[in-house]
Amino acid sequence: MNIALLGYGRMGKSIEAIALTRNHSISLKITDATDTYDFSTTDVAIDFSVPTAAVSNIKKALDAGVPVISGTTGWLEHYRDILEYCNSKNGTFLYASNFSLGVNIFFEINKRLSELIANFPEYAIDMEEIHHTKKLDAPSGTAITLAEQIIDNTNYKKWTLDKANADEIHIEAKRIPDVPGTHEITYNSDIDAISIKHTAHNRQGFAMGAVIAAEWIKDKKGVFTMQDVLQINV
Ligand SMILES: NC(=O)c1ccc[n+]([C@@H]2O[C@H](COP(=O)([O-])OP(=O)(O)OC[C@H]3O[C@@H](n4cnc5c(N)ncnc54)[C@H](O)[C@@H]3O)[C@@H](O)[C@H]2O)c1
Ligand SMILES: O=C(O)C1=N[C@H](C(=O)O)CCC1
Repeated sequence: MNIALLGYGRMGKSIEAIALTRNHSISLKITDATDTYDFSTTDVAIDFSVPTAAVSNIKKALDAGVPVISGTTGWLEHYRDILEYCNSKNGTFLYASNFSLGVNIFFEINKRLSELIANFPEYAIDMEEIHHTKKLDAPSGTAITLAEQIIDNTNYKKWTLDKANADEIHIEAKRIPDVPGTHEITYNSDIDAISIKHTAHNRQGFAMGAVIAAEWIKDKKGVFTMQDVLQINV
């Protein structure tokens, strides 16, 4: 499979390394909006760029009839527009805030735990995410997905980075050099606390998940998620 890398930073380079070990080739590397987007030999595009470039990168791949995967975070206010754009082009698109197998299992645990806790309002929920200091967005896309799962299952109405009201989930976003990604959710009552935590040791899980998703999506049409790829359901 020939893969276009839309974004060739930390993640683009990790994806390239894994793709080569799985006998794929890299057809295109884009590092700037002024680069030439020639998709003529590309089977699948993988976008890990910057929040301001993701929408344009995704649309360029869809315009060229190339299935596209995006792991870029911080652009999700345009997610619905992209779904409509993809469908209008009869194209193929998959976004995940986190491609790692471990986090996708963690998402399922979070969903189930928030369903259980929904009946017990004595538990207050808060979250901490830690990432490297080069990260442009806060909170992380993964933290937003986790918060949205909790909001779907409980009386919490929104998440906030600020001091939270009773119906808001506080997300503490910490930036510490070289941390690949840590997420912890705590359900706290006066009597006890339940915490679940995922720690990425490196970027390999994100990169491997993106390559697996690219292999899976190559000949499909429509809009997909990592749940479709991994088929994990608790
Ligand atoms: N979904 C996941 O599993 C996951 C995992 C890790 C990182 N991320 C996200 O992926 C994104 C990239 O992370 P990173 O650590 O590789 O960042 P990075 O800063 O190392 O790399 C970003 C790259 O995008 C390039 N770029 C800038 N403008 C561009 C444009 N117009 N078109 C294409 N590329 C452009 C930059 O040159 C740079 O090479 C971030 O949004 C991050 O949050 C997601
Ligand atoms: O390094 C990053 O940036 C990461 N971004 C994703 C997010 O925002 O959730 C996934 C974890 C690493």
